[in-house]
Amino acid sequence: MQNINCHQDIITLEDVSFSYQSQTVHKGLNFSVKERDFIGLIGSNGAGKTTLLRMIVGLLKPESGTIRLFGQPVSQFKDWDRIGYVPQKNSFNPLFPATVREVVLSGLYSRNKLFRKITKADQKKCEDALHAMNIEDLAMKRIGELSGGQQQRVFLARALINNPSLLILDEPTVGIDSETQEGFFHMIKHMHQHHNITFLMVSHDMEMIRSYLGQQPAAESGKLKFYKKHSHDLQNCVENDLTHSLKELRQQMESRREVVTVGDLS
Ligand SMILES: Nc1ncnc2c1ncn2[C@@H]1O[C@H](COP(=O)(O)OP(=O)(O)OP(=O)(O)O)[C@@H](O)[C@H]1O
Repeated sequence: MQNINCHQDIITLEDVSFSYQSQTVHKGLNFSVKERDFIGLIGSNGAGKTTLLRMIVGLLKPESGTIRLFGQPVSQFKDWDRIGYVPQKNSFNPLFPATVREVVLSGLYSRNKLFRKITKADQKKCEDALHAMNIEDLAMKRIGELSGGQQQRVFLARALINNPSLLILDEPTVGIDSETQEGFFHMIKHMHQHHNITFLMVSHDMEMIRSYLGQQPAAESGKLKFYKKHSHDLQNCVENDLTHSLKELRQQMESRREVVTVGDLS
């Protein structure tokens, strides 16, 4: 049964243009992302994908046109807790002083609450996010000491800690080994199918994009292609708590791995 309430506009791009100095990157871009869409954004190197995501999260200002988040112009938008953003892989200076736990917890301090006190409930959310991404054992390590793939998981845990309504991921699996990559896609597909989460993901993984979002893009603009799948299936999740569900999923995946291991031995 179709739920008309799930067609709220989450991201609206209206005639958006952007240039760096003299280089025009976007010109007259129009697109909208609806609630429970999964959008895969594809484009060659330099096509402007990261620039577009940075405009959507308010880090860059369009030269002209309007971007709305949940119906509000980005410049007036305040509800940043509803958005999880994982930027393209960052490499950290090994001496960067924050621990993994601190980085994950920092996902709770939105732009207006930089110095908020950490409550017990915050600690619990942090533990859940660490557990969901299978990085509890790294919690006390300095972020700069981790491998690229481990750092990606930390940033995903940081993005998940608020149970966001919109997850924006910029090539989230770069530097992650193929087994973890597969687990990651399995996890985000589950999140899309069973929770009320909207996704915008930049990826070069055409196989994953096509297998989940279909062979043809829903829209194209310049060098960008927008692949799309819309989900109505929330029926399986009694629990609304995302981290609860991720924990369950992880357990399922772990037990499947055990079965494979046992099978290999026999
Ligand atoms: N800070 C900047 N100053 C000047 N030019 C920039 C800046 N950031 C990006 N560009 C240029 O803008 C264009 C778009 O860059 P962007 O990073 O958005 O592309 P992308 O599609 O994300 O590429 P990739 O797939 O390589 O990550 C590129 O030609 C890039 O060189």
